[in-house]
Amino acid sequence: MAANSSNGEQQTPSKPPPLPSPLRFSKFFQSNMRILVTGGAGFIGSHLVDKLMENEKNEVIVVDNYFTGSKDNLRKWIGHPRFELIRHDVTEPLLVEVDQIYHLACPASPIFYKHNPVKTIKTNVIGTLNMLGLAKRVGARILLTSTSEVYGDPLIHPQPETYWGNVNPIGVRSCYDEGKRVAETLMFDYHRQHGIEIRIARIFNTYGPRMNIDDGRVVSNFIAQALRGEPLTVQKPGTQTRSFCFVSDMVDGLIRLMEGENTGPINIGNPGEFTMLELAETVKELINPKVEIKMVENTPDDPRQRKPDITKAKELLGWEPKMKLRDGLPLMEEDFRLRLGVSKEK
Ligand SMILES: NC(=O)c1ccc[n+]([C@@H]2O[C@H](COP(=O)([O-])OP(=O)(O)OC[C@H]3O[C@@H](n4cnc5c(N)ncnc54)[C@H](O)[C@@H]3O)[C@@H](O)[C@H]2O)c1
Ligand SMILES: O=C(O)[C@H]1O[C@H](OP(=O)(O)OP(=O)(O)OC[C@H]2O[C@@H](n3ccc(=O)[nH]c3=O)[C@H](O)[C@@H]2O)[C@H](O)[C@@H](O)[C@@H]1O
Repeated sequence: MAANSSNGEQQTPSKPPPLPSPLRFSKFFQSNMRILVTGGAGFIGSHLVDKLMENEKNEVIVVDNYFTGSKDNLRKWIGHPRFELIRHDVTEPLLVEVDQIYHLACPASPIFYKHNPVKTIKTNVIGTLNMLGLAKRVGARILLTSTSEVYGDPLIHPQPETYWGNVNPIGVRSCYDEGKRVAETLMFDYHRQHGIEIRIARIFNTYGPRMNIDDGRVVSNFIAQALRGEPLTVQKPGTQTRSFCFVSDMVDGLIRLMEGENTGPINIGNPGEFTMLELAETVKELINPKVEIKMVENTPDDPRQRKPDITKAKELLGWEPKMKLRDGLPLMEEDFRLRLGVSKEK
């Protein structure tokens, strides 16, 4: 069936989708769905795996090179008969037999994706190409976790999926932004040229338990700083905005997108918008009123504003986020306290 794109056009591929494995129709086949999650040892990936494993009909295979992820995030599933963990870099081809692919593998925090920009772009381009080749060979449906960074420093606010963005093609963030833009292009070209069933999620800033403590992203930085009694480092000017989505809402949106009939791209994020100074004030108030807020230098090309228009997600997926920032931050605080060994003062 031709899936609908988010802007309502029919994205009719020139070929019908490749056939799924004959085992799908076998009377005695045990699991209903074999699902590959690339980057499944990372923050969002491991929460997605938890949710997929709740369904006893799913078999889950994770591939990860552990650049920013960790086996620890998946420890409760290691050894489970429906779970398999493979150390693998998606820039190399992969041969597995699966029905669905959630393709998340890619460093997401700016300090990590800027660390080795050539590798980041290879991961986005060659990695996505490899996963599309796999999807084509086995007839799997594939979902790409793209990003709100495809909108760059947006000139339209909030950002609808129809906005083509304002991205610096040669800046220090381009390995990630442009990498994801090419990944989206590859997804649509495989869809049109080879009939692959694709889904594209444009994820907006997501936070929650299990983020790396030294990940470098703003929510994890502020919570770790508040718990360590260090100043909260607000990068200048502090008036730049972001919209933060709690990870359980994100996972729910990704699964709805995979299971639904729309190719996307679809924005998945929480439209509640905050300046970085407001975020710092909120973390201070909720976690440690004694800490200072310190203004520090910013990095180039930092987007000045970001807020998803989620009309499509509401209409097409029946999805909207449930967790408010003020309710999500304490859940993340609890996890960070445990990992940092900082107990709550009574
Ligand atoms: N968290 C967010 O706010 C956010 C926002 C927009 C998009 N995304 C996207 O969602 C996905 C997951 O993000 P996250 O926040 O969980 O990040 P993360 O860094 O915690 O997870 C990424 C995972 O991919 C793995 N990985 C990286 N390069 C790889 C490679 N070449 N081969 C195999 N594995 C590799 C890492 O080891 C890690 O486990 C990414 O694709 C990211 O671009 C995240
Ligand atoms: O949602 C998205 O699409 C993208 O969001 C983030 O990128 P970014 O918004 O730059 O994430 P942060 O590093 O958390 O920065 C957010 C804001 O906080 C500021 N910041 C960051 C860290 C800090 O200590 N202090 C601080 O004020 C930054 O200057 C920036 O304005 C993610 O890291 C990307 O993977 C993701 O694709």
